[in-house]
Amino acid sequence: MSIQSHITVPAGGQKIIPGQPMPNNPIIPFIEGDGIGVDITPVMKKVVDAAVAKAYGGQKQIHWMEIYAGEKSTRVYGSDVWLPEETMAALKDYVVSIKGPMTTPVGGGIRSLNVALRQELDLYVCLRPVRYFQGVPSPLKQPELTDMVIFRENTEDIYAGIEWAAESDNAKKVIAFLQNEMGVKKIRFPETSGIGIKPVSKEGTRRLVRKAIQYAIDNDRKSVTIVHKGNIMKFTEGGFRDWAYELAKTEFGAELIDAGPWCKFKNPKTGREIIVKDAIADAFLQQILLRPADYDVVATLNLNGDYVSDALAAQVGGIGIAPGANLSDSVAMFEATHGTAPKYAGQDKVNPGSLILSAEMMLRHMGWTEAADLIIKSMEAAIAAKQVTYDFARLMDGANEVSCSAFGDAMIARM
Ligand SMILES: NC(=O)C1=CN([C@@H]2O[C@H](COP(=O)(O)OP(=O)(O)OC[C@H]3O[C@@H](n4cnc5c(N)ncnc54)[C@H](OP(=O)(O)O)[C@@H]3O)[C@@H](O)[C@H]2O)C=CC1
Ligand SMILES: O=C(O)CCC(=O)C(=O)O
Ligand SMILES: [Mg+2]
Repeated sequence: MSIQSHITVPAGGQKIIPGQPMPNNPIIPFIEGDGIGVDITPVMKKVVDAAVAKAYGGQKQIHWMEIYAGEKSTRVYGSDVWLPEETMAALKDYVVSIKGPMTTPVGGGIRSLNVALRQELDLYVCLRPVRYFQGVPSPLKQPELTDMVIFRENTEDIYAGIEWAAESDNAKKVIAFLQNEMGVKKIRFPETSGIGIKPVSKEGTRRLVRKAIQYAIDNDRKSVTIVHKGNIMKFTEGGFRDWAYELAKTEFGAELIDAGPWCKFKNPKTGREIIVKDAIADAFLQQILLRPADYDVVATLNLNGDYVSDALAAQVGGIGIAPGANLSDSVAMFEATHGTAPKYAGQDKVNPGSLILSAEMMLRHMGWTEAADLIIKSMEAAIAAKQVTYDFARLMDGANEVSCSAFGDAMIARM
């Protein structure tokens, strides 16, 4: 029995076709998201529509198409349908999309739908730019020195979800295999250990690092830092570091600085030097606080990238203002760095800034730079006028705390 379709293709909209000019009326699928998705997604759409209308005088317009995943999908399609096939098909087919956050239970329960989307669509780059907006409260004395772009590998590492619960038959089987066939003697408590596997490949590393270095070239950035824990995980995180350096040399002509392993090459577009260096993840997390100006483009593995994203977001005001994109070679799905913040769901309270800035990245990706510029300008102006949501207001002198939707309106009023 085929499942009934719940997607309505908006009349008057056109599909974006890779390699063809961007239509003036593109259809953009969106997933509302769980928790605060219900608050931030409508505000994001309203702000984007206003920016596009203002920038192009009605000549261009996004045709939003709702597709479903997560809790809303279980209400629309049935109790166990978290990620419908037609949602996956639409994300592939329509090429550019945006999503709200989705809940993942801790411990048991369903595996992350966010991770499933990234893996199934092979969205191997998680791109998270971190920059400071003047006036945003920050724990740093000079938050403007933090200006980094994270390239987080998005399909491998422990996020592959290869793991077995402690005391399960499968965990016992894997432990027995490791002990009996592989000579492993160092599982401290074999009877009660959960087991996880961390795949990291040369191929996966190279395609991610290639994008990071190319980004540094295209955007005239001064360095690319490979962040890893390769001193401890030699063949996964250490492999990532070695393959990254190798790629910098073989594909971009980088040459060793002194005895290495740092290396450098001339940006073919500007003639300026780009340094490729590495940092061990724990040290990196203290360096970004103490010496943020030393870091620029960052290429790292999935779990490190997850930690680094939220830590860096905090330096420039928090995850209320931290955008992102998940990219393959053909599909782009934009989403905020933060999650569903369940305690605030439905209160019209949280900062919609992260999702709005994710949409700003989407507009730039579409070539609609004038609308993207309007979003940046109006967000800067709303923050400068101290019209901010609770997360900024609680740390800002003289702020006027506004709701999630009122922040969107404050932006629109300043376009
Ligand atoms: N891509 C995705 O869909 C993601 C999904 N998740 C999922 O979200 C769920 C909740 O995760 P949790 O660890 O609580 O992390 P969240 O990112 O959802 O929230 C943590 C805290 O961050 C602050 N915050 C988050 N979003 C905003 C916002 N828009 N405006 C202002 N402040 C914000 C709040 O801080 P305060 O309490 O100080 O006000 C909040 O309590 C989990 O199931 C997790 O798996 C998590 C990350 C990404
Ligand atoms: O999938 C999830 O629930 C969490 C994902 C996450 O934290 C992230 O991508 O930053
Ligand atoms: Mg995260």
